[in-house]
Amino acid sequence: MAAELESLESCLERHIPPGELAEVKRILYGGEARKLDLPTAAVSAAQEKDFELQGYGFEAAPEQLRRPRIVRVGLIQNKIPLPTDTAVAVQVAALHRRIEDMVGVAAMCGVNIVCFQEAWTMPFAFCTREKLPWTEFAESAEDGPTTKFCQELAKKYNMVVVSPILERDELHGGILWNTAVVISNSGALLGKSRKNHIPRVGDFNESTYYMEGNTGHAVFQTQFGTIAVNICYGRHHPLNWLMYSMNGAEIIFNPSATIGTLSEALWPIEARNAAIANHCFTCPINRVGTEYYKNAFTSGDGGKAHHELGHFYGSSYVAAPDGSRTPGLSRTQDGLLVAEMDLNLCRQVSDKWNFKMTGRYEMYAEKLAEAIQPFFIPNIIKDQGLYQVPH
Ligand SMILES: NC(=O)NCCC(=O)O
Repeated sequence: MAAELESLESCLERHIPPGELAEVKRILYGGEARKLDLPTAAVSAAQEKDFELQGYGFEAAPEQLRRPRIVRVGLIQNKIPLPTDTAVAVQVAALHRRIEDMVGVAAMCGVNIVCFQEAWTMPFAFCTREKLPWTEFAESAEDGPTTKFCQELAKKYNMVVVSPILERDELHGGILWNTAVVISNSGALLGKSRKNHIPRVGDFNESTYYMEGNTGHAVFQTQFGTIAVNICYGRHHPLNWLMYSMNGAEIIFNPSATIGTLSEALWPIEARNAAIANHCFTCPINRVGTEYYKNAFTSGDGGKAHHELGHFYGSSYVAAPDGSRTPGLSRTQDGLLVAEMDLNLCRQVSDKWNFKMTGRYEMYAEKLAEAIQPFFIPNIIKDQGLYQVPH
């Protein structure tokens, strides 16, 4: 098999003539995000622990009545460190250790809010359709070992932690959810946000494990800004982004697990478009690597049984409301992306483009209410003439 491309950016840097590179980047990424000067100790620690570290800053104009609201977010993407048939508790412990190292470096870089990838405490095993041992990775969002672990990190580093896990809800018959737990920088549990849209595509057999979330579009007002979590497949649903924004989200995280053959062409577009359309920052995060399962599984398409879902291509990035974005992290390596942003940019861009003001939401609310009725009649104006057979 051909080696995976390291990243689109490294390829551009190698092949675009230096005189044209800045213009190519401006067209592809918008105004170039400023490179952050990260502490040498953090750069060495990332090197020693074998993960990529990148930092970028987005600017906003100074205002007379509001002080800048500067926040640093950290996006972490990672491979599973152990084979998928290792004992469940051992895999979880290894992931905790890996993330602890990476969050330590995020703290050195002054990160205020950190978010991990979707279902970060486990292999993304929903492709297998087997229940055991995968359901054993599920934990209580309120007091499971992973939430306790994240609470310690949050307290130690004065950092808001967004921890997407497979949740077991003991209060409601032990059912499972795909949930992001949000922990305040004080270490207190702020709340949770469940995945609203469940994929039914390719080998993403997640509906076998959990249902569509019932927490709506909660946003969390933290000391560092108002945040929301739109988990993975919710990325394809513009109304999902819109509703987090309607509730006031300034930063929307999108912890994901997705593979190259399915979604890589969509990846740079969807979250970035959501940042533009909703006047907010968006932070898509994807896991990295290829995960191997001992038992082969089929895709229900007549093809051969296989042991892998596909290559998770990383490429986590941050998009700003003005349409600019950071370069992506690697397609193959663990990484931490630090992005500094002035949240004042959200209102500044809103005042410029006025998408909220011109959105005509009352018209769409009325029309959508009609369109979901069983006997809805689509508004089609038909040409009554005979169908012309094209020559
Ligand atoms: N985890 C998940 O929802 N993946 C679905 C594939 C995609 O949305 O790209």
